[in-house]
Amino acid sequence: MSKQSKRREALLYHAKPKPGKIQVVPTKSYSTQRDLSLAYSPGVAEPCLEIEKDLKNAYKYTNKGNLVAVISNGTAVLGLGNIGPEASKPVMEGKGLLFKIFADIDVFDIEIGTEDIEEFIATVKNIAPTFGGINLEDIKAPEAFEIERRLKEELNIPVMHDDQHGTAIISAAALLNALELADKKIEDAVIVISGAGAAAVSCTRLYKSCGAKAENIVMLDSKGVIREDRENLSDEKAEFASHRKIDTLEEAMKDADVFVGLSVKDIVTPEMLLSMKANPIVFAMANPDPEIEYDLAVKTRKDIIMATGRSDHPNQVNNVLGFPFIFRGALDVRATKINEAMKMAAVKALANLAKEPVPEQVNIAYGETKLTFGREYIIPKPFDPRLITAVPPAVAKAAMESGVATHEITDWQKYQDELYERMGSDNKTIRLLINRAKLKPKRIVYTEADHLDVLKAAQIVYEEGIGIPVLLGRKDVIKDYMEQLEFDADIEIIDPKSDVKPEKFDEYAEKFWMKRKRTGVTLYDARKLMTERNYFAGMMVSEGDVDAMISGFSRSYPLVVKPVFETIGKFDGVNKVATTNLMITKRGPIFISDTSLNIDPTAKELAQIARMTNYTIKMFGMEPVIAMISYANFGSSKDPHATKVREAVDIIHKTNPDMILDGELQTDFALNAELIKKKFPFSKLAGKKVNALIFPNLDSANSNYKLLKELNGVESIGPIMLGMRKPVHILQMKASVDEIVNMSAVAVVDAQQKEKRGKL
Ligand SMILES: NC(=O)C1=CN([C@@H]2O[C@H](COP(=O)(O)OP(=O)(O)OC[C@H]3O[C@@H](n4cnc5c(N)ncnc54)[C@H](OP(=O)(O)O)[C@@H]3O)[C@@H](O)[C@H]2O)C=CC1
Ligand SMILES: CC(=O)C(=O)O
Ligand SMILES: [Mg+2]
Repeated sequence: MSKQSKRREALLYHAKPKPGKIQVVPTKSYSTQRDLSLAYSPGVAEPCLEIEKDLKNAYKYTNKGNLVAVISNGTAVLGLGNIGPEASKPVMEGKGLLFKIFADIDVFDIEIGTEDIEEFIATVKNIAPTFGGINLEDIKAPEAFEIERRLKEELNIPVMHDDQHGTAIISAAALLNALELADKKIEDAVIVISGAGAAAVSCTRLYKSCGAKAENIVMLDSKGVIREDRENLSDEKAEFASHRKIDTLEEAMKDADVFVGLSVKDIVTPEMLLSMKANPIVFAMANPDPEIEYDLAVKTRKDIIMATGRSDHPNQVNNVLGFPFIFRGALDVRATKINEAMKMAAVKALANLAKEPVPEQVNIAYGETKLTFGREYIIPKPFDPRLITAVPPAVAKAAMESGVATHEITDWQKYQDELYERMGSDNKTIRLLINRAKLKPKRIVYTEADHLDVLKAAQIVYEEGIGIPVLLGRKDVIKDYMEQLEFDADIEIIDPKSDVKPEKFDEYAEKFWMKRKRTGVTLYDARKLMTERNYFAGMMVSEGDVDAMISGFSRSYPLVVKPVFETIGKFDGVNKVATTNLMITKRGPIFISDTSLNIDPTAKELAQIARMTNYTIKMFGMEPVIAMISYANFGSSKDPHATKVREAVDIIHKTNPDMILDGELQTDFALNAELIKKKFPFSKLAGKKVNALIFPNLDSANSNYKLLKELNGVESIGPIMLGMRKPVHILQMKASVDEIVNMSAVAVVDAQQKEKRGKL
């Protein structure tokens, strides 16, 4: 994309559909007169009086505990300089967006129209009662130092100048990891710092706390090297003045191990890079344009470990990785400060996380095949979902241990769960499922293991201990991919098509023939079918040589369903199998049935679908609460469509009186526990939170689950097969790696349940 079109795209993004990037959203109901009398006068007086009695109650009755002010006066906006408060607002709104999406913290961005230190401090102090924390942003040095120092001293909520400490924490974590990869010690490293402003001074202080030696550091500002013999140095610059008799960046870079840029764009040349020691570490962090372009730097030195502040290259060393998570931890223990111990805890948490295996969703988010700790991955990526449970607890613990917390966390597991919860309930349901699978992993045959994404999923399943994969497909392709993915494990690989027949080939063919010989199948046909992967895998499951089967990645549903019906078959007493989809909605998990198979089920078949869904919900460790959906409510229509659903409900009420199921109901009633209670107090669902919707036919079930997926971006697990004799699960074509992993966990849990199951 050209510079011009990038510019246009950025402007359009900010202008449309609404100007700006954040808005205020009410968190309480406001639709009735009663709601309003609670939200505002007279009800609102009650919390006011409670807070007057004890100021701590502000955390109980208002959003103070989760509200951060992002405050700037626009004097050092990114690397754009002093562009004024109004012009800084897009950056401050951007910080607000990042606080929200990464740590669920609400933000008011506040741009203050003064460059006077005292006026600025007075303004922040006067508005501080509103907030749980203050994030100072893009205020130029040296004013930034005095402003932060005073506000920290005079306020009892955490105050952090992000450009100083956020940047210091992230870059220190990245530096420690880069030094480890370059096999260098921080004590010996010769470090050049370009810039002597807010970010540079604070970063350098933290590097010293991590072990860097003052005599090995050279700092430069706009006038050149800050030498001891230079006159009129500010206190901060004097702190880093060098004894070396050099003046220019060019001289400083010679034989340096590390370059850290927190200054302006394009001041580093290829020649300077070439003059550095072997395995140079270069963090060109000026925004939006670095001190040297990423591509030019990596072209110049093959042995470089290169990072920028930008998201469009590997190794983004940017304070976005810090401020959301540092404030999350500080707010959750109501810390009065963000101190050195908390900062160091964040450095270690970030540095360590980069060395852990990377979740697939991070690879997908960044279009990578396999991120692993190394020169192009020295620091976690901002979209890594583990950050929320890695950094805030470390920061909160450090706050408690160093005595600045005013609220104690005692149950750390519960705190971790709450952090997950903040990021949406989707993680929770899937996590529960995966944890269940891990309790007793089962053998899963992947029929299309010669597809990269299937193999990637099998690798995750294996490495996470969710299941034990058996891989079906072309052996050479699978082995090639395994090497690419560094999937180094002793895994069974079977190719039913190969000339050398797999061990059980003849036995499976014989057994299949015995099953199907009265349906026109000959032994010759059976042998031919066994070369087809879905027949072979089906027989593996049927004969108990594996516990479950995952297929359908590259073939249409009917092409997979036929072989599995013929080999595995249905569970005793089941006339027709069906499918359900688990939708991970904001309201919580909801099962929708039958999404894929029965076009127009009879009342009896509908009852069976409900029973099978009931069984599956229990398999997920949830209590089923099922609504039978129609366009009518409890007999309001005598039309045969509504009558069919009513008949299905009658059947269940007779055969399975313990099931919490009722209908027929319209979807909006079904999803509103209070409404059912009010209008239909006799119903089994009155006051209950429905977690399954059985639709009257395939049209409605299928359209509804797809509508949820497409319009609301709701994640879906499924279609999950209901009523098969043994666990077999068919993916949607081209399912994502995460979807395959989730379906594998379903298959394992299904196998665990089928082991001990009596009847549906
Ligand atoms: N990647 C990240 O996460 C972050 C990146 N940054 C980037 O760091 C830069 C500085 O930000 P910040 O510290 O807040 O701003 P400040 O205004 O506080 O500091 C800017 C510093 O850069 C120095 N400088 C200007 N021109 C040159 C030059 N040609 N050579 C060497 N130094 C020079 C200035 O020197 P003098 O003192 O003489 O004026 C000053 O010390 C910005 O580009 C910003 O985007 C900042 C925070 C986070
Ligand atoms: C990232 C950031 O805060 C800056 O460049 O100023
Ligand atoms: Mg900034």
